[in-house]
Formats: sequence, structure tokens, C-alpha cells
Amino acid sequence: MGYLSCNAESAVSTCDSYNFSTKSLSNPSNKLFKIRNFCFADLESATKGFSHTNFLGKGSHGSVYKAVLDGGVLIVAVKRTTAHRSPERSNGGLQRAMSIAIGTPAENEIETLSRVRSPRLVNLLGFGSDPADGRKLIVVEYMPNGSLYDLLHGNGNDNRRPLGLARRVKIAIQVAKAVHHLHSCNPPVIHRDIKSSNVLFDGKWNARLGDFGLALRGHVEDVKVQCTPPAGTLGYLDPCYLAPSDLSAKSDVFSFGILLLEIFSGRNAIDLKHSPPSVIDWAAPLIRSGEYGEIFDPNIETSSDQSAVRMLAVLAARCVKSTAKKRPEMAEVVQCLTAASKRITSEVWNSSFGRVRRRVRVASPALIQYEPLVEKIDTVKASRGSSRRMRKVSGAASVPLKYKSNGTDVINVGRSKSIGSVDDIESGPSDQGKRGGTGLSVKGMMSRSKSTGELREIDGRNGGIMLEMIRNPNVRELESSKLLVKFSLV
Ligand SMILES: Nc1ncnc2c1ncn2[C@@H]1O[C@H](COP(=O)(O)OP(=O)(O)OP(=O)(O)O)[C@@H](O)[C@H]1O
Repeated sequence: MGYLSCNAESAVSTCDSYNFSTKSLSNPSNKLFKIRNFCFADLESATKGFSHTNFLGKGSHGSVYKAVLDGGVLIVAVKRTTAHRSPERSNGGLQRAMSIAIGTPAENEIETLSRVRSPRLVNLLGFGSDPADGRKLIVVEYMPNGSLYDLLHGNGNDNRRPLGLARRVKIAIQVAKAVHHLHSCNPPVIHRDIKSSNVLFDGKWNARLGDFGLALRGHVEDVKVQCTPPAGTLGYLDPCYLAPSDLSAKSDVFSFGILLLEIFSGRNAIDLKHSPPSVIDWAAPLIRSGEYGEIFDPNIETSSDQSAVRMLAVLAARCVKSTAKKRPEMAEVVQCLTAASKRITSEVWNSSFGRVRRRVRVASPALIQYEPLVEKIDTVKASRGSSRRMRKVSGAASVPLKYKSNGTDVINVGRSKSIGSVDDIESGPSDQGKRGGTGLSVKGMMSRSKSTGELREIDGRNGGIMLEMIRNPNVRELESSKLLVKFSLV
């Protein structure tokens, strides 16, 4: 994929440097963020002399080390850039074009990150420079849980369970929010290097977007943007981005689309073990022919909500459309992923409560005997009277159930079809005394949550009763199993 065609040298000679200076960042009058100018000796000792033990990884611009500063209070990652060389001699030529029209990638990263900040990004904390050769050191937040690349592809030796679909979609949403944040800045920031190895996990396993070495901050018509030759990582690079003037936020959307396919399928953006090696060439025909489920990792269970699966697959296909204008904005991407996530999460939720659901199914409109229940019920008094509050789950259909009381009376009970949710029980007038009800109630829990409460008769007309669940936070231990066991089929 040879998309890189611009001559970096000529671009450098014509660009506007925006008067970038690291001095301005440490100037107290600069109120953007508190960016520290670290002393090299401090960074050197905090990384134990940039030792192997503190080594975190190596990128195309240098090595990254863990550093412990401020007497152990502050743990950071320090990027020590390689000595600056001209782009033509850079050894990253095949993987990435060295094309920053202003300064080095390190300077660019410092400049860009000093102006954007978000909990979805690997934020800049400060910088330093090596007095021996002037190399820049970038100090960013430390991400202790590795990269998305590691999580998806591992190192081949670990026996980790593959990530579930809900988790994958959550990660996708977090990255989408990061990109959306960048595009919403004024002027916007185009990251230009969205890929799984640039998504890192913080201490709470939230995904953060990092590595702003190639990021461009400015409007597409700005001189800086117009003068910066195309760059990115092969496999993720927008095929429409052939010249500086082609750049737009939609190039990031393309890279994000490739990342989505990688997240869903577990395949590398380019994987020579597969044919075709490119994830987009493999997935696009499947999505086009409506085989949406085929693009998901075969090692994970996809949602049985097929509309969510379709939404995700179609979204990825839209992001990687060959015409940039047809790709969605990141705001829409976030929305769509969030909608799919809700469907998947409720599906996961429902299946984890399958045990309760099965019970509800058994209890569908069959005749059910509830023999000793009356005894039990007689001993339990309604605890909260008319002040009770029903927590309703919207859209839950009620199914009338028939129960046999003591083998003699048949009573009708409204119960929701929705899983194990007594909260969903059909409600009605609660003044049981006036309605000639039996005055029975029973403790129970069938809620999705661990909350407990009381089942209380609320309507005793027509030879049947209506029960409702009254939430009772004081009752911790549940008698749901008893309740359910007592409802046996006849
Ligand atoms: N903030 C951080 N916290 C913890 N580890 C980090 C951090 N930043 C980078 N790393 C580790 O260092 C490695 C190199 O990071 P770097 O951003 O320099 O390069 P890269 O993104 O892997 O590759 P490239 O520079 O080619 O895009 C990463 O793969 C990651 O393992």
C-alpha cells in the first residue's frame, strides 16, 4: 500500500512553524495546563538511567521508560526520542512516513498534547531534554495495562480468554470518544496514527489514545496542514490521503474503521497469515453480502441481537468507505456504537440471568400450585403501606399466571415476561382491604438486582389476586428460591 508520496524536505522549507517553543510551555503565564519542564537529571534517575528494568517499549521515534518521580508519588512514562535524523534516513520508512513539517515528532507531540487534554487521552505531563544532544524527552501519564494491540493479539504464548463482544464495543466507544474530542477542538486535531498499538489501558482498564507524534492541529486550510505531507501507519492509512490537501478528519475516521474491524475480528490490520492479508479486503465483501456475523472473532459469542451485530458491521464498513465524504463524523460513530452497546449489554444481562428467565418461562400461563405459601404469607405483614414505590421497567409485558392456592383456589397473578423482575409485576390499586383481598404477602426477590422486597396482593377481585413487589432495602437475604420452589407446576 504505497500511499505516501510527498516530499518532506520541500514541505519543511515552506511551512509555518507556529513559533513553537518548549520555553513557552513552561512559562507560568501559559495557563493552558500545568506542563512541567523536567530536569534531565531527575528523569535520568527516575528511570534508573533509562535502564532495561524500566523499559516499557520501543516505537519508531524512540524508547519509552517507566519513571518514578516526586518521591514515589508520581509514576510517569518517559519517551526518549532517538537522535533526530532527516526523514529520508529514518528507518521507519516502510511503516511510517516521517513527515512532520515542523520540528521533530517529539516537538510536535509536545506542542499538540499541551493544548488538548481529556480522560480519554494519554495526557502530557511535561517534557525535558538531554543536554548532551538536545534530544527531547516527553513525559506522559503512565498506562500500566499495556496496549490494545497486546490485548487483541497477545504474544501468542498467553492463554488469556478472548475479549467478549461487550468489552470490545466498550473499548471502541472509548477510542471513538477520544477521536471525537480531538476533532471537536478548535482548531481541530487530526491524530493521523490511530491504531491498536496507540491505544493504551490505564489503571482502571479504560482505553486511552496516545502517541501524538504525527498529529496535526489546525484547520485543513491552514498552511501547516497544507504543507505537511501524508503520514500514518500502513494498513490504517486512508487511501484518499495522497497529498497534504487531501487531509481531513475523515482520514482518522478511516483509520478508526480499520481499528473497529481489528477489534471485532481479532485480526491484524494487515496479516500475511491470512488471504487476503488486509482486514478491509477480507471484511468488506462479507459485510456487503450481509454476512455480518462472519467478521467477528470466531472465538467469542456475538450478540444474539442480530440488529446490534449488523449495526456494528455496517458502521465499520461506512468508516472505511473509499470516498471520504461518505464516512460518518466521529459524533455519529460514538452514537452508533453506544446504541449497539446498549443492545449487547442488555443481551448479556439477560443471558446472565438465564436461570431466572427459565423459571419465568416455566411459570408461563400454566396452572401452578402454591401449597404452603399461604402459611408463609400469613406470617408476613405488609411493611410499607401506601408509601411504597414501584420501580417500573418500561415496555415489560405482563403475563397473567394462574396459581392454585392450597390446592383449591385458583388465583391470577400478573407477572412480567421480563427476566426475573418482580419489579415488573403488573401494578394496580393497592387498597387491598376495600377490595376484599386476602391480605396476603410474601417476601421475595426476583429483581435483576440484589434488592429484596415483598410481594403483596393488590387486587383480589374476580377470584384472583394481583401481586406487586415492594422494594425493601432493609431485607438483605432473599427468599426467592423458596418462593419460586413453591410455585410448582400441576
Ligand atoms: N504512556 C505509556 N505508558 C506505558 N507504556 C507506554 C506508554 N507509551 C508507550 N508505551 C509503551 O511503549 C511502546 C512504544 O510506544 P510508542 O508510542 O513510542 O510507539 P508505538 O506506538 O508502539 O509505535 P510507533 O511509534 O511506530 O507508532 C508502546 O507499545 C507501549 O508498550
